[in-house]
Amino acid sequence: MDADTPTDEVLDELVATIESRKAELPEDSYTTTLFTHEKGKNYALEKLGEEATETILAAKDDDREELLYESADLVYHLLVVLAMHDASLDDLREELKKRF
Ligand SMILES: N=c1c2ncn([C@@H]3O[C@H](COP(=O)(O)OP(=O)(O)OP(=O)(O)O)[C@@H](O)[C@H]3O)c2ncn1[C@@H]1O[C@H](COP(=O)(O)O)[C@@H](O)[C@H]1O
Repeated sequence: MDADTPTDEVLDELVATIESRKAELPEDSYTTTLFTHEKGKNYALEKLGEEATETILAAKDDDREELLYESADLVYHLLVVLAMHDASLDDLREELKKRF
C-alpha cells in the first residue's frame, strides 16, 4: 500500500497487506507480532479491546481528531482479528448487506 492508493480502495489494500503479513510473517512487521505473539490470539484481542476503549474515550471527550485516529487503530486491529479467523472483507460486506 502507498500514498497513491485511492481512498475507496484503502480497506481492500490494507486487508491485502494484512493477508500478506499473515502468509509471510516478515520480522520487522507489527502485524506479524499480532499473528505470532506468545499469548496467541489473546494478544490481538487485548489490543482490539484497548483500541475500542480509546475510541470510546475520544468520543466522550468530543475530540474529533482523536476519535478518527483511534477509530483507524480500531479498524486495523479488527481487520487483523478477522484475518485470524479467515474472515474476509467480502464476508463482512455480505454480513452488512444482509441487514439492508
Ligand atoms: N494501519 C495500521 C496500524 N494502525 C495501528 N497500528 C499499530 O498499532 C499499534 C497500536 O498500539 P498502541 O495503541 O499501544 O500504540 P501507541 O503507539 O502507544 O498508540 P496510542 O496509545 O497513542 O494510541 C501501534 O504500534 C501502531 O503502529 C498499525 N500498524 C500497521 N497498520 C497498517 O499495516 C501495514 C503493515 O504494517 P506492518 O505489519 O508493521 O508492516 C502498515 O503499512 C499500515 O498500513
